[in-house]
Amino acid sequence: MRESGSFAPIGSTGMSAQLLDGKQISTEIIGEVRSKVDFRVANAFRAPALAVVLVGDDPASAVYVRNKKKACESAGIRSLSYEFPASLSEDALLDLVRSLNEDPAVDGILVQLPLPSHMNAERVIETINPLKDVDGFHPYNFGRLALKMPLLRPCTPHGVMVMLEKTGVDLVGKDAVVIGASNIVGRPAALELLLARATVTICHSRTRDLADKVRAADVVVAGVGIPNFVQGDWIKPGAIVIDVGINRQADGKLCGDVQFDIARTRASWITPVPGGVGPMTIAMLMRNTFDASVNLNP
Ligand SMILES: Nc1nc(=O)c2c([nH]1)NC[C@@H]1CN(c3ccc(C(=O)N[C@@H](CCC(=O)O)C(=O)O)cc3)C=[N+]21
Repeated sequence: MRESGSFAPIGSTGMSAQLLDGKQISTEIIGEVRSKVDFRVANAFRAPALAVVLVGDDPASAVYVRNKKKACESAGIRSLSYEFPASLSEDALLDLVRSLNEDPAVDGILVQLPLPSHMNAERVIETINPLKDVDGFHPYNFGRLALKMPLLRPCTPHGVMVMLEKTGVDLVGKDAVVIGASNIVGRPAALELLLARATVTICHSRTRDLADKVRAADVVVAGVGIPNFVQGDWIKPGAIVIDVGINRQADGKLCGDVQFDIARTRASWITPVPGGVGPMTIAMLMRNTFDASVNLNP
């Protein structure tokens, strides 16, 4: 019998969601990429090479760049880094991108976002050779995903889909709600879910009755960048919750967009932050870099 004072919180199902361990899944995937790289290298191909371009000193970008370099080492991918002060001109950046496009020793090009405000990010992305666009941000790759013929898929939404696969739950006909309509998370995540034949609702800052839409969802993907934006008691019992937010709190700790402690008492599966979608993004980047190297050097 329960002792007094230990009752489950109101609204709790008495259950606790299973955790989707992005760190572990990403380690497995990076190991798979490593085996494929080793096989190609054993067959006289050079190792895949990823060029990472960082302009300015966004602290979040610096963490990402560091984690990417570590992942490249584990995957057997050569990583080339280009770092510039925020004062770099857009023309100089475009010239670098064009020279990386031409360089036969480079398979993947990643220009870290956000770029300084004096630059036009769309123009920079459109200058990247779509076959080297390992972020999947070029309109060519985005369009291919929209047309059900994906080539290089945006890493974060692709990582979300791999995590959803790990649940073993069939997404066909499920009601999925994506919160956030950004070019790098919400929109491509919605296209991925549609490709998996879910029924998709995309919510954004002008959406009315967001809580009701979330309450109806079998799958919730949150990418808004605001801590606790998705209240735990909105989650339908048994739903799958994927938290794409990575927010740094005043105490330096990371948290997602979802009120995790309550959501986990209702969800069937949930991703933690950190250790959820973030590491998956990096694993998918390694996969894209390998795939780009195969496409370019068949
Ligand atoms: N062109 C471009 N492509 C990107 O994919 C891109 C970008 N620009 N700019 C910045 C954002 C951010 N981003 C992250 C990816 C992984 C983690 C990650 O691995 N996070 C770990 C730990 C982070 C930590 O310890 O601080 C985690 O969530 O567990 C974080 C952030 C990719 N981005």
